Amino acid sequence: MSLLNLNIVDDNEMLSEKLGYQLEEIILELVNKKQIVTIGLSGGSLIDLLASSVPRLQFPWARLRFFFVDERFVPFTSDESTYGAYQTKLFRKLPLTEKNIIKIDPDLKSVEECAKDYQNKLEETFTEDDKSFDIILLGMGPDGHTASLFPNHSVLNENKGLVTYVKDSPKPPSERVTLTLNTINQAKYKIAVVTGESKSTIVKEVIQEKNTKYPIGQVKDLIWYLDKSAASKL
Ligand SMILES: O=C(O)[C@H](O)[C@@H](O)[C@H](O)[C@H](O)COP(=O)(O)O
Repeated sequence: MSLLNLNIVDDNEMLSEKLGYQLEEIILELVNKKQIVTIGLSGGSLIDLLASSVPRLQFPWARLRFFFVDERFVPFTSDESTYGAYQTKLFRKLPLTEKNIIKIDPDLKSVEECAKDYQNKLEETFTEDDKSFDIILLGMGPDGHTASLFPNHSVLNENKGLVTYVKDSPKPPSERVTLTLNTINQAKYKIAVVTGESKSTIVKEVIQEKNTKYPIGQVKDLIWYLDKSAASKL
């Protein structure tokens, strides 16, 4: 498999295409070894990038489980819901059923309960001895956050379970569930997709200077997919 840890492409169109092929390659290799392949999704610009290429690809859909690296604790009908955005832009174009998508229950009483329930659902995807996720797709915010792991926030040290929660996110909405840093680090393939000039300084600090003060810098063995602007300071 051709796996480079730094991939720089000209524009979003190219990024979407390359990322799609990379996913196809990883997934096809994984399905030779295991029955179910788990794919963690992040929000932000990644949604449109995946929506432009994934529907054209030949995945063994029934054997895939899509889940959310983090999710905002809001109703699915809200414009803020990451699941809602994936449903509108991507899932409805794919031959998926309910069982292919693992999502939070936004109707639960509190974000704590929601995180617990989500963790139970995720644990059910581990049908074999292997207790790690296969692919985790990450974005990066302009402050270096990834998933809902924010810089200088205690959530970064919450490593007890698969999932934890945030009640005071510096980026609204304030209540979110998120995979823990440990869970992300244990995944087999961690892919960060980052675009735009505004991210270029942190990209340089993390990739070249190995700066770990940003949450994204604490993810090990990242495979980077950058557009030219995000890579402009490398
Ligand atoms: O829940 C959120 O607030 C978003 O999902 C957020 O974490 C996003 O993934 C990053 O900020 C990168 O977003 P962009 O790629 O759109 O910059």
